[in-house]
Amino acid sequence: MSRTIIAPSVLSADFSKLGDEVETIVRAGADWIHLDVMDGHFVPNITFGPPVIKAIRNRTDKVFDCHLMITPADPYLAAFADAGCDVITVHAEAGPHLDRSLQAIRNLGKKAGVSLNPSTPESVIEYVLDRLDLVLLMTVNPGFGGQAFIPSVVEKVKRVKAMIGDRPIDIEIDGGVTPETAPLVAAAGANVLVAGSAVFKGGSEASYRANIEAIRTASDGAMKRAA
Ligand SMILES: O=C(CO)[C@@H](O)[C@H](O)COP(=O)(O)O
Repeated sequence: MSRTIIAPSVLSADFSKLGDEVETIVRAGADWIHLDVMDGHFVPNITFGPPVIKAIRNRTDKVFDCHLMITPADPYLAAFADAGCDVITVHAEAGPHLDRSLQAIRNLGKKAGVSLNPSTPESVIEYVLDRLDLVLLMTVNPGFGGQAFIPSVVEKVKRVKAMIGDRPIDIEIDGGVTPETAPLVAAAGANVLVAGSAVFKGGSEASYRANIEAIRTASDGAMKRAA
């Protein structure tokens, strides 16, 4: 059984020392680094873009998992690839040509992801499954850290898992992930968990390590029981 991939969202990190926070979270056990890019248009919040990602790229070799909450996304895909993102995820709701966006990401040599808001049906990915490396299911409405997990998405995880079949596509969950909610989505089929506030609480390497371990233990246990 492969263990859960834990991807801390730096949205909850201390931005005044972002590079140091990335190094600390890696030492504490992070598998991937999740980068939430928000434009104040697709979502009601603004974060950072390619220059900031490029500035922290040399702090770790871990996968940079870039979640674009921007519209339009296509004009900026090359900039995020150049900045060092390994996985680039666009929202299905953010543009009219999902197939084109996914092709563009793969043509840049990057892994292609699609994200679905909690209210978006999984049927939107039916005809792009062969262009996908990752499906990111939002368990909060995107825009902010620290929101409550939306439980109805657990059934969507199961349906997406069934749609994917034996394709090598990761199922990632984002929003309200804690040691209490992680087992629900892991048992349903998710293998990548994004967590911001539940990982960065405590503000020290020791607390980050304990926080990551608590989520991993809970999700790995659930994955094993479901296998
Ligand atoms: O994309 C987003 C929010 O839009 C997330 O990545 C959040 O940053 C997750 O934060 P927590 O819910 O884990 O605090």
